[in-house]
Amino acid sequence: MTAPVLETRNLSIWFGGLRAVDNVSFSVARNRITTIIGPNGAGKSTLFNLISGAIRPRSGGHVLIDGTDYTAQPPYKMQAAGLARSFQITNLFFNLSVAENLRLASQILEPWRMAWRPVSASKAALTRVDELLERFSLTSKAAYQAGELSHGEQRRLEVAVALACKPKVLLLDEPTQGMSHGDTQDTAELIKSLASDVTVLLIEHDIGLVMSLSDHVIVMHQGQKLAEGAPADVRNNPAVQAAYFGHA
Ligand SMILES: Nc1ncnc2c1ncn2[C@@H]1O[C@H](COP(=O)(O)OP(=O)(O)OP(=O)(O)O)[C@@H](O)[C@H]1O
Repeated sequence: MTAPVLETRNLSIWFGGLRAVDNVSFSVARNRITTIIGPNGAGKSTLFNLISGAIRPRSGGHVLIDGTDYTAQPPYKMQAAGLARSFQITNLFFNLSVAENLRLASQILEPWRMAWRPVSASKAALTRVDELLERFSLTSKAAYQAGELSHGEQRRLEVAVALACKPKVLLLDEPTQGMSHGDTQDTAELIKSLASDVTVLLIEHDIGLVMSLSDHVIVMHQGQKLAEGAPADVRNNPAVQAAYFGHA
């Protein structure tokens, strides 16, 4: 049997007396969209911080990628292992162009021995930039400064930046936050299309979107995993309804 592309085992972090993430174990299936939901403060972003290496699981547990233990490795090692992440807040170089933001992120695809060559010789990176501009419908905005884009376009660019290094697993923290209804629908379609070549682990608050987009849903509550399963099963789970939807 092949190992899941991403797995957490008893992952935990306590801040003083607060169990922000408490013994959380789950597996993420390859090329599927798995979504983490839960009320504010449930521990979702902290879980992402633990998985991506931004904080160490001082209170215990493990993170495995393709069956290999990467617990407590720094973010650059997690990226080398195939993990990429976009953030809840927009995280771009606003005074650089759209293409430059993508090129910087794609530069990692160049062999190290090419590092001394001029930028124009960065063939792998420049090819990747063109692919991403096209796929994310940003070709006409390539020369714009990232700061000039609409909020929806910035969030889309951020996902493209995270994908630049051709990761195995893409962690997206509320990619539709602050978006208009139209932009949210477009982003949902885009995320769906990504799952053909990358595994997506998502944090999302828009329940309609979660239900239509996800193959698998994990529910967090007070730092613990409350439930997981197919979207309809999770929605009909009385414990989830009581904790998250406010009724049983
Ligand atoms: N560095 C930290 N030090 C102390 N407490 C923290 C730290 N980071 C997070 N917390 C606390 O851990 C709990 C979980 O926070 P977290 O941001 O992971 O929740 P969340 O589910 O992502 O919430 P939201 O949906 O509002 O983003 C919260 O009570 C938060 O205040």
